[in-house]
Amino acid sequence: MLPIRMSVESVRSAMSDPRPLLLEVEDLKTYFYLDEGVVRAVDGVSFTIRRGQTVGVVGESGCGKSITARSIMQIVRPPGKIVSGSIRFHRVPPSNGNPGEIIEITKLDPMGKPMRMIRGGEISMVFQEPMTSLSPVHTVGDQVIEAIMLHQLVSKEEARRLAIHMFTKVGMQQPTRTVDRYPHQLSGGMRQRAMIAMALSCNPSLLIADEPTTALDVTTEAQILQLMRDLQRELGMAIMFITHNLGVVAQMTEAVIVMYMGRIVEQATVDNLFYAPKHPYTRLLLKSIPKMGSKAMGTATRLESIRGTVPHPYAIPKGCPFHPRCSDMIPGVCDVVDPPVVSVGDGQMVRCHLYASAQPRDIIPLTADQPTNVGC
Ligand SMILES: Nc1ncnc2c1ncn2[C@@H]1O[C@H](COP(=O)(O)OP(=O)(O)OP(=O)(O)O)[C@@H](O)[C@H]1O
Repeated sequence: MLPIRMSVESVRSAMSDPRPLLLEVEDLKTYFYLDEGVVRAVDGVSFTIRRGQTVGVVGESGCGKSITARSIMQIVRPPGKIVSGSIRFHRVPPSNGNPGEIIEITKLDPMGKPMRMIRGGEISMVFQEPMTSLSPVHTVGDQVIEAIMLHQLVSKEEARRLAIHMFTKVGMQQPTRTVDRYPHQLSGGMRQRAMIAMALSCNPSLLIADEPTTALDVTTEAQILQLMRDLQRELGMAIMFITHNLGVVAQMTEAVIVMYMGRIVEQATVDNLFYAPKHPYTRLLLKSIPKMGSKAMGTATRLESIRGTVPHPYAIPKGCPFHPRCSDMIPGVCDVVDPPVVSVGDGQMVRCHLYASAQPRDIIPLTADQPTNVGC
């Protein structure tokens, strides 16, 4: 396992948040190499997650949320691959007093044993559609039992007992019977509970939830969100919560990452995101959700949509990729120069020329055509 230095950002945020670091993603780039061209699905993404923290990742479809998550799990399929950057996982120290290790995930063989032990053990993932990760030919119980036996030294009987215990925890009706059902015999909400049971069966320190409630009706969604909050409180894991639903972000997260075209355009606490959003894209995202008591809740006012569409991934606009859709666009700057990432205080980071007089963030090495400070 590789010992790794702490980044400047990690040191800085360690001073303000006492919780130990769990995951440090730095300048991560994951590209897809297609005949038509290169899709920069994740293009220089940096962020951290602390033990027990819930971090939301938001942005329009195709902005790179899932590929960021898949990169952390090392499950990006060809023609996609991690091109550069690092993903450092700070293994939670064992209770025997030994120090925890720091593991550079990008250096591990995706199919090798160390990565397989992390994946599904210390870091697990819940997907939008459980059928994509649950096998249709095995009972849900057998699948949870298999996951438990892969990561823990227990007998099959003990694993079955643990599986039933997890099914009870996730609110499965008749858990001793449900373990012997096949996925197609369960409702969507029950399948999602089974997947959460499987993901949490090995007590992960990080749960990545990729749109876990998008396919569910609102009542079931509310139940699953409540369940995840309860389980997090009880088990203390961190959650990386991917969603396009800002209402879910407000309910579930402490910190938020806003992505646009493979990059993070803003990072903030959930309060700052809602009450002091900085990036024009974040502000437009917020305007596209209804507010309690506003006319938009009724029929009188239409919610604002973000003008234009996300550019084609093979034709990323020069300068700031958001400039063709931005009403604050500064001609000659935003359409020419890639904006730097700047700190606007209180841990809030924004990648926008409007804030270029603020402190450039020192974690991201900017390339020659990305000056650290551009006057507006
Ligand atoms: N297998 C693939 N082959 C080629 N391009 C891909 C592949 N998977 C993802 N991409 C591209 O990578 C980019 C990021 O995709 P990603 O799935 O991470 O977006 P997302 O933000 O999670 O979107 P959604 O909210 O729709 O799930 C998109 O441009 C997408 O088209």
